[in-house]
Amino acid sequence: MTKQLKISEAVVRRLPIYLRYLNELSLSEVQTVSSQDLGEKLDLNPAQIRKDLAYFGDFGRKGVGYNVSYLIEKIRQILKLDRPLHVALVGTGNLGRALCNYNTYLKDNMKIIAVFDADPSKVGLVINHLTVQPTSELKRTVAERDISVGIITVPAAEAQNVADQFIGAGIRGILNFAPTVLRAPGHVRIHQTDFTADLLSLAYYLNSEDEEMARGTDG
Ligand SMILES: NC(=O)c1ccc[n+]([C@@H]2O[C@H](COP(=O)([O-])OP(=O)(O)OC[C@H]3O[C@@H](n4cnc5c(N)ncnc54)[C@H](O)[C@@H]3O)[C@@H](O)[C@H]2O)c1
Repeated sequence: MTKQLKISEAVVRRLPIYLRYLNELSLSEVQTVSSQDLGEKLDLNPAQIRKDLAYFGDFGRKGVGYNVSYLIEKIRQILKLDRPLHVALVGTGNLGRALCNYNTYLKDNMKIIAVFDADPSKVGLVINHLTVQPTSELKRTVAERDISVGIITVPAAEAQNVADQFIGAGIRGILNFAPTVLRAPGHVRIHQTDFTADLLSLAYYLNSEDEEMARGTDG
């Protein structure tokens, strides 16, 4: 029986970063990689990487490094990517269309497989092989196609309404792009991605650096 470990959120966020680079290595037929190489490429501390990976078992061999394909398989298991993860998206405006077009780059077992919009003029349009469905079909499609994750790309004022429809349909994870805080029952995990908030906090750091530079030249 495999042990179910509680993994910290910080580690869960780093594992996909390791995985993306390991997949690149695998495509270039690189067979082993050291924590040092991983650290340099990903700008992370090699000791941190060893600690993250050792947490799940003894993957690496001293002096040899990690076997790339074995590590990919392990991380995919840990992230539960070894089983299909079907995703639905609601809101096929500018952002929703861009995400659908990015779908081609996602792994086969983790793809947007259904898209919805409330605007009748968008229903029936095809975006990167996905036909836009009316939201009235959301509940049935989620059940029929075993969809477990929902992406929200509608205006903020409509986001809770869409989240409620997803939750009512049995979705367990939501990735929300609308700039609003969503309410959901405890069994539904919500991840918020906030482009403007990230930009604003970046601006703060730029300004702090400018001020430090100014102080440096003053003093
Ligand atoms: N997080 C980010 O990085 C980021 C970046 C840009 C935009 N956004 C946000 O993403 C959202 C979408 O932005 P956009 O520029 O694509 O908007 P948009 O107006 O181009 O598209 C919104 C789409 O949602 C549909 N829609 C509206 N209400 C709906 C409902 N109740 N059910 C189903 N579909 C509905 C509309 O018909 C439209 O197709 C906005 O909330 C915006 O603020 C987030």
